[in-house]
Amino acid sequence: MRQQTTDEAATTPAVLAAAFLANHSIEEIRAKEVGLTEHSVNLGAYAGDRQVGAAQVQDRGLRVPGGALVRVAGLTSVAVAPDHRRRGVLTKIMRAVLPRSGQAVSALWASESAIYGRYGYGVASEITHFTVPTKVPFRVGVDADPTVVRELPREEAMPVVRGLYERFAETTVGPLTRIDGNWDYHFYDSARVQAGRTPLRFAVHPDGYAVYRAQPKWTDNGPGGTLFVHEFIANTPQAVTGLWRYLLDIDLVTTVEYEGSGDDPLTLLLPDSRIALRKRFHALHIRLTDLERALPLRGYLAPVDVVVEVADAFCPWNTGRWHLVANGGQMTVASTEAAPDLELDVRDLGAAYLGGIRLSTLAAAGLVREHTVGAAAALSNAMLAEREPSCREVF
Ligand SMILES: CC(=O)SCCNC(=O)CCNC(=O)[C@H](O)C(C)(C)COP(=O)(O)OP(=O)(O)OC[C@H]1O[C@@H](n2cnc3c(N)ncnc32)[C@H](O)[C@@H]1OP(=O)(O)O
Repeated sequence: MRQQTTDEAATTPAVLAAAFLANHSIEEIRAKEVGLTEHSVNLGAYAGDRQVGAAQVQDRGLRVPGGALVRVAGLTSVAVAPDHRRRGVLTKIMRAVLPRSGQAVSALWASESAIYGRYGYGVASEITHFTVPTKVPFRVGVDADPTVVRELPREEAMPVVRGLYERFAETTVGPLTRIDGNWDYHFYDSARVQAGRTPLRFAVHPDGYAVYRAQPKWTDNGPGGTLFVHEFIANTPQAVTGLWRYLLDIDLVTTVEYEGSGDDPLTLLLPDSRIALRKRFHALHIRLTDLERALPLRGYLAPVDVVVEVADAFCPWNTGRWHLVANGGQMTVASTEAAPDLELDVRDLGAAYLGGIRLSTLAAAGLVREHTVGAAAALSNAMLAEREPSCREVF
């Protein structure tokens, strides 16, 4: 296992293609990643001269409850060659990704939820997939002005979109900072990605934007296409209503598919929230690599004074009893010998870190064990965020 030079990372796309069962060319994987390789830590696992494993660590900023921007080790492109699996390669990769001296927090999207709990990651946010019929009216009293929305060509839209995203990411828990390579990756467009749908289209409002593609379809009853929203960013209620009215009134499509937060305002605009079908999926996973540094980086909604006993099989420096005291929104963390009020695994603190998952729910499932009545609720309330985290960029 070693950190690769940019030249050595040239063999990584082949490992990714094999591991992810890609039906597209290695050149296309390279084209999508090109802006990221130079700005990331690229890890390679080798069997002799042959590269059999890969992982990339991106330096990303993540807005956390309380408003701070926390630098996180964004883990992605984890791949082990099919003929080298279940021999401990991933575990070696994770040892390199989670050193005590690294970022205090790590984040990832998992291809399979079962993989990363053993390394201390908890599911810290979920996305909701909405399916909404078009042309549905808004409920009485919703004021929407779609006439200020303009469709812009990609080149013209991008600088505006980037400014609007940065504004959103300054005030919202969950979005990640993006360098050029992240933008290129997230908005990568090719005939293969399109798969019969249109290229990405850019609908821009003064305070937000919707990037989408459409899949035309003709039925015996007429047009029955689908609109897929790739990214929806709104900085004001006017942008929420104006952009949704615009999208829901686009001709020749009958359905909109969209992924938002669980508390997304979309359903509140509709005359009956059941018009939008909803499914929930896991989103950003968070790992507190060094909890003593990580917990004070975020803010706290309520005062709390508890001793937690933390188990961390992978990063043993987190294991032990910690006295957590939050006052005035700030938390101090100190090692202690005092009897614990709560017992939990480090992945539960990761799950609660963005304020979208309640520790009391984890306690109800028996994952967090309470020794002092009320301690789970107290820490749970302190760690909540005002809104659900908004993590929708799969990186
Ligand atoms: C952040 C991201 O990039 S997510 C993308 C992850 N990559 C993929 O899904 C691509 C396809 N899969 C792969 O490349 C590999 O199977 C990997 C990376 C998931 C696992 O790599 P391996 O080298 O086989 O894992 P390794 O041998 O180190 O296994 C470590 C432990 O995890 C378990 N494990 C590994 N993969 C999985 C899985 N998919 N589901 C459940 N458990 C798993 C192993 O059983 C082992 O458990 P143990 O410690 O109890 O024995």
